[in-house]
Amino acid sequence: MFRFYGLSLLIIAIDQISKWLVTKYMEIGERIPVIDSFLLLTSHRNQGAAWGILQGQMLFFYIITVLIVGFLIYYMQTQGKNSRWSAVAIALLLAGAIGNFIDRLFRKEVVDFVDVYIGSYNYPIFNVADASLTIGVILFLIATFIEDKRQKETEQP
Ligand SMILES: CCC[C@@H]1OC(=O)[C@@H](C)C[C@H](C)CCCCC(=O)CCC[C@@H](CC)/C=C/C=C(\COC)CC[C@@H](O)[C@@H](O)C[C@H](O)CNC1=O
Repeated sequence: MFRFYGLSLLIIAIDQISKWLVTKYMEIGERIPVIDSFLLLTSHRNQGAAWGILQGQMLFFYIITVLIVGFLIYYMQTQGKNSRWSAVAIALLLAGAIGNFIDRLFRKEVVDFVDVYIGSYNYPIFNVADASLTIGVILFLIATFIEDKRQKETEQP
């Protein structure tokens, strides 16, 4: 079970190294095309949450993140034991929440750089921590759904 915390640490390391590289080697607003008109590296900062909501509400973000991390660790200790997928989902969510928390603590803003165009729609620029959170949410929903299904099957005679 502790190896899942290792997964979180690995993702946090990747997140922080990628953000460090962006802040060190790119100017804010600088764009580097990776896959033309689909994927670019754009150095961006966000003092809010997804889609830039709640700009500058750092105290709110600290409180919310501590609550989320507390809940996830509790959930890892209880649910994480009996379902590998839940443990992986929690590890991803933990990594994402902590990754952005480190930015909010030391930079007072979050470093974003993954700039994706889906057709003409420009998805909000995000980072490794956001991707980990989003994948973690999806996995968490799937794992919870499968868990419920399995429990119902065992209960029925
Ligand atoms: C991913 C959650 C956002 C992340 O939440 C966090 O840190 C958590 C741990 C703490 C928040 C204060 C609390 C959650 C607020 C809920 C929320 O926001 C609803 C989100 C839904 C979500 C489905 C799960 C959509 C996805 C969006 C985006 C990511 O797409 C991959 C766009 C990211 C860009 O706007 C980028 O500028 C954001 C910047 O990096 C700061 N990131 C955050 O605030």
